[in-house]
Amino acid sequence: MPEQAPGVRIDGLTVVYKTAAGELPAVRDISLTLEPGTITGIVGESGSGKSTLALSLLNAVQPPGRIAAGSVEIDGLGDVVGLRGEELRKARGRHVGYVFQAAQNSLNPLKTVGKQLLDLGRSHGVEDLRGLVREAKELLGRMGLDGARVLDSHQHELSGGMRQRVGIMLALVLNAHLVVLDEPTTALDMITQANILKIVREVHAERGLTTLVITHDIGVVAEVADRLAVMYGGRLVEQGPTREVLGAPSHPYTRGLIKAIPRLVGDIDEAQALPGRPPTLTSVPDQGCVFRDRCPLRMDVCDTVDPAAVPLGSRIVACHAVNVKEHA
Ligand SMILES: Nc1ncnc2c1ncn2[C@@H]1O[C@H](COP(=O)(O)OP(=O)(O)OP(=O)(O)O)[C@@H](O)[C@H]1O
Repeated sequence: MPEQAPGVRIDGLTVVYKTAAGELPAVRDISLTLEPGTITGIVGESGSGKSTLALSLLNAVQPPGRIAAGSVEIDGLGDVVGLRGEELRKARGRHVGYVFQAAQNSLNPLKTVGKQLLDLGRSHGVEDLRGLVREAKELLGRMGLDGARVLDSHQHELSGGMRQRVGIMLALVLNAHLVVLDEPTTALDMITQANILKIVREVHAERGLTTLVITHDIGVVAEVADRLAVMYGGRLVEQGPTREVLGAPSHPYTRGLIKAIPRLVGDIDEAQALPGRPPTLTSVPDQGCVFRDRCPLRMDVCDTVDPAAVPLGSRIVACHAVNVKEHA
């Protein structure tokens, strides 16, 4: 893997979970490119498939799930969907740094953070373990923690917010150039969240990373991401430069999401919740547009034909109504 920001090309990715009703897609025919050196945000409500997509980047989807179709090409690693065993283990951590959504619970309760750090280093063949500890302390210090003390602590001695920062440290400490952060700031108060996002941006720029941030909080992506991809019911419905998408959303779902957020609307009284609920794996329609039940622009064709993701200027949008308007 080159010592520089890698590009990532996800193409036609479908991930299914085995359920009582058979194998159902949590991620359906998604194509997304992460340009080297950029921060991409993936946003969507709970259950839209964000974590499943993120796990696919490491070929880390666990049974009862499996990648049913598509490829994930990472510069220097090739198509990770084909990687197995030792190759895959090496790629994780060393090349792809990852903060799992449940960072607060992913530490081993029986070992100190420092011991887990050393285990991580050894398992990836790091020779300079002192250097690794130094780097870990430095990262923790930047995030407002006493590094030496945290490394001496067990999980139960740390608050949720502290564990989350330990998760971020572990994702960055091996110097991977592709970093995936799944809900990196959910357990943090607003001020700590803003501070951590600033550090994510700084480290991203200093080290020349390609970063993917997964969140249900559109405020978080507004803060850090160069590009934004919006997921709904396992589909990517809109993607493009963050400022453009937030400033003038094209897809009716993106519009609804933005309208629901007082911080972005600017006035708490004007914020409007999106009516209805997002679909679950079993309720997501297997034909037609996944968003149609909640869509103010619904047309007949939406009931039968799943809209293709079509380039629209600097965006890619999957919506029949938007396409009709564009070509009218
Ligand atoms: N192990 C599993 N077995 C069965 N279904 C699963 C499994 N993991 C996830 N799913 C289903 O797949 C869909 C996508 O889940 P996923 O966790 O990827 O979404 P998400 O957008 O990350 O949501 P959240 O923010 O709540 O984690 C959901 O309907 C979820 O219930």
